[in-house]
Amino acid sequence: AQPGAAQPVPAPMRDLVWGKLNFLHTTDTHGWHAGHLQEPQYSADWGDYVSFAEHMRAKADRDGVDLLLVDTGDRVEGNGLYDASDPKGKYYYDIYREQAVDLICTGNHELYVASTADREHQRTVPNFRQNYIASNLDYVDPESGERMPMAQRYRKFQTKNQKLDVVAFGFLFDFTGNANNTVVQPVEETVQEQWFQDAIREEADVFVVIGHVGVHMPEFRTIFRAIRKQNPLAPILFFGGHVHVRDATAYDSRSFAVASGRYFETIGWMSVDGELERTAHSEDADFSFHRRYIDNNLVGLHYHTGLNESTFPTEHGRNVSAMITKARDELKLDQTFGCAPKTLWMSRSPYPGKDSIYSWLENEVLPDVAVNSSRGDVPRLVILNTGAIRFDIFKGPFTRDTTYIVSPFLSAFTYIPNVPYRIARKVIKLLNSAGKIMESGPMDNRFMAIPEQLVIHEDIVHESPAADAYADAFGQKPLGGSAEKRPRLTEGYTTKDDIGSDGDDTVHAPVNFYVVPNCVQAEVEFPTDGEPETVDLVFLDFITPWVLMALRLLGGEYSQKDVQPYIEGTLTGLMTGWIEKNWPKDC
Ligand SMILES: O=c1ccn([C@@H]2O[C@H](COP(=O)(O)O)[C@@H](O)[C@H]2O)c(=O)[nH]1
Repeated sequence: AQPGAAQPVPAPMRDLVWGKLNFLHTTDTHGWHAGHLQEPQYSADWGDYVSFAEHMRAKADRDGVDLLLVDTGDRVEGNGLYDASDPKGKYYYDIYREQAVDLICTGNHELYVASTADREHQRTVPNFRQNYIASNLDYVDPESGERMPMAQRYRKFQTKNQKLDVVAFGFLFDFTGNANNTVVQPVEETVQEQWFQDAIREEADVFVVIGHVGVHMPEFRTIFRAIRKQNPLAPILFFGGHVHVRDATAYDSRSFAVASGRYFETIGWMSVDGELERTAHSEDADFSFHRRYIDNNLVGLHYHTGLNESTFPTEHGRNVSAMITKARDELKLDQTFGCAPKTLWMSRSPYPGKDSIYSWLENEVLPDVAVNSSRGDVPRLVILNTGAIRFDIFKGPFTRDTTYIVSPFLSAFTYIPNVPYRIARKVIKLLNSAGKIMESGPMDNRFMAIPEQLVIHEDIVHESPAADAYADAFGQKPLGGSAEKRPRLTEGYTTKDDIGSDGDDTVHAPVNFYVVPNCVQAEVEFPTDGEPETVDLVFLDFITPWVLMALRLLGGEYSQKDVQPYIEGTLTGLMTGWIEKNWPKDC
């Protein structure tokens, strides 16, 4: 872990179940390779993961089974370690490559901005040349304009110890927000391509599909159906992501799918056991699948390896942790802009509410920063999509790192001047409508909200979410403390997926999740009496297509040419400026 990172505390644990073929999985790490310095439960860093994987591989070798590492994209955007350098990722690419990832693919965040996609192609693809898979993604060379596969379309290889034949694919969901130096082919089309049809006819003991795709998204179903049609008896394993949740499902009795959360909070574990060799595949062959969501902290990593503080870190792992420390120092990520007077939550506290980050933005920040000096006294509606905010603000120092953690995007405020208020006032309602109006495809209005809400549609409120709940340690091993003197449970994930509610490796007290609207809105410079005739409609540029669509549905004929820049600077910069001005400097 990084110097100064919060110390994890022991908790009741569930063991990993090993099979013949085993996997460790990361997804949507978004630059959090230093770990969560303020959250003990997720405070291990990428160097610790390197040590962990080395011990786990050694165990696999000793036991004659196989272990593969998977990463399903969105490695960038969302943490100072990636975002704070110029160019972005100056340190991140070299840190990330130190992990021996066997199967890796691209997420949408590697593609929003052309220069990010260029760097992915120039750095990460060659760093993982044999292992990077891009089944439905092309890259356009900036010099020649030539369109080429981002990486190999699929990978066929043999596992180290059992020589199992694996055919692996690497997909991205049907993403349309990519910069124009990449092309994402819809999954429905890809599975009809000749190369794919040939690949699923290769001799394989196991098919592995990694994808930046939620395990309940239709894209994985499409791929599953295509492979299964040709291979009725083979095990098919899926590793997904994008939705930022811990999740698992099975598409049939010979398939299994797992998604491993977000922000390097989770290291996913999947194992499959049974007669995996294709010669043994039959109607009667029984495969067993297991999944575990490992909280990324040293107490847990020591537990799963049976090691301790002195025996756990490998030389390689220590060196990677040191690379991260050096990068964080050089990037001055601990530089403090202000001291947050209290914790502001995205989903753990209701909106609107005194502890909601969105209420804080709506009531305090937006009215103060969304000001165009030449139109300062014009009444305006300022709309922010909730997905623009990526993480909670914890009470205490708000640092350079926090700015990117909370809002890594380059989104700026744009506006349409003088929109009749009778139309403008209804826009927020349409943007927040529960999918009735703009409900599918790239214009699904849930794409304006946080990714978790693609699968969580209602509040999850527990009767006693507080940390004073105690373990129901029946059948679980108390780690540090006897059954009589059970450890107090820390708050954390209490995942329920299609497999059950025993997926998390650590037994936690549950936390609440309150659904938030797709967008929030501040009314600024409104007359004290009556309504304005017209208003400036101000919004983050990311949601322009939805705002234009909403206006059109309301009878306002506006197009992209009516949208103008409102103020200079990004939401991130404006918010940080507000914090510098309004919160105490020292904590
Ligand atoms: O410029 C941007 C880009 C994205 N968003 C929000 O992020 C999610 C996608 O997040 P993932 O990590 O890929 O799941 C998108 O739906 C938007 O809500 C944004 O606000 N601004």
